[in-house]
Order: sequence, then structure tokens, then C-alpha cells
Amino acid sequence: MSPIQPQSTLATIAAMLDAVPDPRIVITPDYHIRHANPAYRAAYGDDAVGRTCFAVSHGYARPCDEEGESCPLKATLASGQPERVLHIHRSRHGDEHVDVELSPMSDVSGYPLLFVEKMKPLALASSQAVPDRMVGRSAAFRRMLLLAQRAAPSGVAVLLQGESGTGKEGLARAIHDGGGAARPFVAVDCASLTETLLESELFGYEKGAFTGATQRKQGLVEAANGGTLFLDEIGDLPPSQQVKLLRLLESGTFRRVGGISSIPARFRVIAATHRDLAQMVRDGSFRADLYYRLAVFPLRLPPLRERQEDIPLLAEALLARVAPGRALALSADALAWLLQHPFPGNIRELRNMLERASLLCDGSHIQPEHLWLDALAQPAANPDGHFHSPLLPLAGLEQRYLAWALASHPGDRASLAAALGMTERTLYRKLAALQAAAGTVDATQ
Ligand SMILES: Nc1ncnc2c1ncn2[C@@H]1O[C@H](COP(=O)(O)OP(=O)(O)OP(=O)(O)O)[C@@H](O)[C@H]1O
Repeated sequence: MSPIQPQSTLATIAAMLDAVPDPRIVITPDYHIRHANPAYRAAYGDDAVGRTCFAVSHGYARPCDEEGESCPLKATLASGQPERVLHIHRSRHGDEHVDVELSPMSDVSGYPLLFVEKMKPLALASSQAVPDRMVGRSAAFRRMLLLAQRAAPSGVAVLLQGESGTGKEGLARAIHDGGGAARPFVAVDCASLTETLLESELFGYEKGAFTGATQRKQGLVEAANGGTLFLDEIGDLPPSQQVKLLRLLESGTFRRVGGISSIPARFRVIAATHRDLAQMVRDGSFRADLYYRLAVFPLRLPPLRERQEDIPLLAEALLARVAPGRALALSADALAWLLQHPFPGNIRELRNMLERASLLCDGSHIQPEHLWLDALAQPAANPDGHFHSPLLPLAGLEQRYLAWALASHPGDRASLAAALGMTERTLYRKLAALQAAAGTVDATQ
């Protein structure tokens, strides 16, 4: 067992921690809280001392690693160094993402006697269904968040890579906001910058620089001064333009179109792309020197299929966003349907689907057919003739098509049956089956 540390050591550490505004605790190697500073007691309760950290922070009966979480204390014991993890803590403000750092305090022989746990609630994202922030609780989301949390205050160039709709622009804004006081965030869509537009859009122009330049115009680089320049779809920037961007980043200066003086530009750069930029460098379509300037801190955003357990939380937050004041919820069957949907368009597809479902739903619970109608409205096949979706049971597909046909056909049942190429009797039989399926949905609400 560990030697008992002198009480004076604990008293000295405690006095230092009490002066810190963020929550801090001192814990023993067997997880017991020996001291909690006022900020910790205000967030987690006055009765923390004497209890275990996993009970107070998580409500667990066993250490975090036995509950499927990472345990910073175990990691610190193994490495002998400070260790940092992102946990969801149960505080008086509800569940929140907390950046946890544990540092060992060792005796003269190097044996860790005590550990100081520093906690910093995360402003980048929420673990609750709030409509105006990035939300998520899954391990994939938290891994990304912890990296973003490290990059945010540093001002380093960040490259965000992820499929379309995974939240790259949202994360870019969160990283920018996490970098300190209010400063400009200027987004540039590189895919829409033509050869001629690039210089005038990015660098601005002087009066009389070209026909129509009736007065001096500030460019986006100048507008981002002191803040962040967000280069969206950077992989779509043609090589002729990549060199101009590289020159700007290397020299830290630019010249307005028609201007003669070099103007210094101070900004942080965050770039985003859905393309595999490293592969583009290998096949020669993206400059390696620009890539290394932009990818100082590369961050991958997981597709929604890798964070499926976030779908209920995301859906709740997105419903509050798209239908404010309606208290709309998903029925159990609608949620089950969402959980099996592949979401090639990621969170944007989920958001659009819920927005349309909210318009189709008159009650308080969105049903599967409100979501099916949306899926059916999308083109079934891409131009190569391949279907987007994985294989679906034909019977289910027929029911979804029937529900859509019923809702959108303007005529009576006889003309609907004729349009579908079946007898009225067959149509009624199929509609009865559809109603029975819808009845199951209502019963599970
Ligand atoms: N973690 C999240 N929590 C809540 N909403 C999110 C989250 N991530 C993304 N969204 C929402 O999903 C939508 C798409 O996000 P965003 O535009 O940031 O994606 P993107 O990856 O930049 O897409 P693209 O590559 O097509 O430009 C937005 O409405 C955004 O608010």
C-alpha cells in the first residue's frame, strides 16, 4: 500500500487549488476525493470529499474503465505522466463535456501518492439537445472534440476533413470561438472562386483597377484580419489558384488588385474539404507545400454512420432548431427507422429530413411515413444508374411508395389504382396492409 503522505503536503496543494476558478480535486490512488476546491463543490455538490471521483462525476458504482469509459487515473499510473481525456460529467448544470487532466504527485521515490484532477467544461459542443450548438456524446464525436479542444486556443492552422454534411463549417466556427475574444470569422467558398474572382475577392481592389471598380473594396483576407479565414472546399481550388494562396500564407502579405503596396495580413487559417487531400498531393492535383501549410493540425470528422448512437440526441436538437416552439418528438418506430438509415448526406441529410417531416406531421410525434415520404422524394438512382441506398426489402419499398402515392395523388382511388396499374380491389387490399402497419406505429408511440 502507498506510504501515507504528510498532511502538510495535502494542505499546501489544497490551498493552491482553492484559489483556482475552475473545478479541481485531489484524489488518492483508490479514487477517493481528499480535497475539492470551491469551484468543484459549486458544480458537483458539497458532499464530494470522502466519496469516489467516479461516483461524484458520473454516478457510477465502479471505476470509469469498468463502465466502458477511459480512466485517466489508470492511464497516469501506467505512464507516470499527466493524462488528458474528455468525459461527460454529471454536474449541477446537467450533463456536460469536460476536459479532464490528471497529474500525479509523487513521493521522493517517484511513487504517486496523490493525483490532482483539473476539469474544464467544454464550450465547443454540448452533450445535451441544445438547438444552437454542436451536439454529440458518442466516442467518435468525443475523440474529435478533444483534438479540436487542443487546437482551438493555439491559433494553429487546422485542416478539417470529412464527408459532406458532417459539420465541418460548424466545427470551424467552434474552433474559432474557442480561440478567444470576439474576432471576425470569414468564410470563403473555394469551389466558387473563378480565376478572375480569386484575387479581387480575397485581396480586394483599388479604385480604377478595372472597369466597374468605382471605389476601393476590401477583400476577404483584410476582413479576416485578427480573426479566422475559413477556406471551405479547399480541395476544389485549381492549381493555378493554389499558388496564389500559398504566396499569401508564406509571405503573410497581399496586394490589392491595382495596388502597389504590400499589406500585412494576420489571420488564423482553417481549411475544410470532403476530398482526400493527401491522396490529391500524391496524384499531383494538390500542391504539397500548400498542403503542409494547411494541415498543421489535421482533424477528421466522423460520418454519421460511425456515430449512430448520437442520432436520438441530434434529432432532438435539430427538431428544436427546425420547429421551434412545437415540442415535436420522434415516435419509437420513426427513431428505429432513422437508426437503420445509412445517411450518405450525414447530419445535413438528417436535418433536412426532420425539417420536411415537421411540415408533414400535424401531431406531436413524427411517424416513419413522414420520413419515408422524404426518402421517396429523393432521386432513386444517380446518373450512372446505381441506387444510392443499400438493398431494401421489396415489400417495405412498395409500402413506402404506396404511402407517397396516396399522399400525392390528386384524384380518387379508382384513378390511383389505374395509374398504378392495378385493380381497385388490389389497391384496397394493399392500403389495408399499409394501414395495419401504420396502426403498429401508433401503438408504439
Ligand atoms: N454536431 C452537430 N450538432 C448539431 N448540428 C450539427 C452538428 N454537426 C453538423 N450539424 C448541422 O448539420 C448541417 C451541416 O453542417 P455543416 O454545414 O457544418 O457541414 P459541412 O461538413 O461543412 O458540409 P459541406 O461539406 O457540405 O459544406 C448544419 O445544419 C449543421 O448545423
